[in-house]
Amino acid sequence: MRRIRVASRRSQLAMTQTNWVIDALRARRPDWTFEVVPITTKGDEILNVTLSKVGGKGLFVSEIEAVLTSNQADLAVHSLKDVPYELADGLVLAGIPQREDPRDALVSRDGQTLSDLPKGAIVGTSSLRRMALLKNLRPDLQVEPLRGNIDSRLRRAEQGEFAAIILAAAGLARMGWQNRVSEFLQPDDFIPAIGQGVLGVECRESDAELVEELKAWTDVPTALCAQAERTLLTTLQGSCQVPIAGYAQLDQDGTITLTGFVAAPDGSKSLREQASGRDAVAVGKTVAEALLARGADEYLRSAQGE
Ligand SMILES: NCc1[nH]cc(CCC(=O)O)c1CC(=O)O
Repeated sequence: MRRIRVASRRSQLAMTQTNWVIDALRARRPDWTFEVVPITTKGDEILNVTLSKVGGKGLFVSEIEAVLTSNQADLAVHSLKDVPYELADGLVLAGIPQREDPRDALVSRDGQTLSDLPKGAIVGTSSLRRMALLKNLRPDLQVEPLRGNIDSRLRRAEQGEFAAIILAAAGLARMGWQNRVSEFLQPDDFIPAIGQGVLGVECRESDAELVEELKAWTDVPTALCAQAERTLLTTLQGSCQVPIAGYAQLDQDGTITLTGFVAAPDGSKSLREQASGRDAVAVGKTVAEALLARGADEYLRSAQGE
């Protein structure tokens, strides 16, 4: 018998993901009880401000981490793509369940695909990665900033000011809103964010019982792909500030194939590299070093994130 306190942001997606994890853990451990501890983060209060100006994407995560570190909660569920490569001291991402759809999804006003959108159409996104990829595929489109939780982004899309918006398919799938998708963008062209569609369940390293349960629950193929993608991020350093994409897949015989993408902050120039191998960390490093050898470090400076 144990009571697990689960810290969660209050957004609909965060609560849905938290409750999904609780249900999965409860099925494994009927002897445990779970309690959600809702947290209002500064990041949620200032969603309309440019996040990079006040500390970037790590903002939501670091406030939740403080709740774990100070023992006000035992566990937290994050979208892995929002988790910076360095965790707070004493915490671990012990649980990684099976990946949800990693693709980006186009939600367009009139149901068009990306290639059907009229010349000069307005697309809403504040992700530098999505902007850079759009610039590659459809340089004529006009990009306008669009921030906020997925529910508020969808609401703004309905008001008609954008011809289309781009969201992670995973978030829509978890909310049961896939019917809003006009096109699932192919991950070979429109490379997903590092960790997109993956959940990371964090707890204190010292909580051996919980660490062990989360590790046993982890989906090994997902964890390997996440490790390759996050090694790319770590090796590129400081790089949540520029357009970066990374997507790993594991095939039947255990080979991991990782595609990495880095662009200039304005999306005007971009680089793409791919490598395969059986060692997730080695594959991540190989792709990062290939990008750096081609001059990626020139891009790894300016501001903003996913
Ligand atoms: N950047 C915010 C964010 N963080 C995680 C998701 C969706 C779920 C996921 O990728 O796991 C989203 C929304 C989006 O990008 O559309």
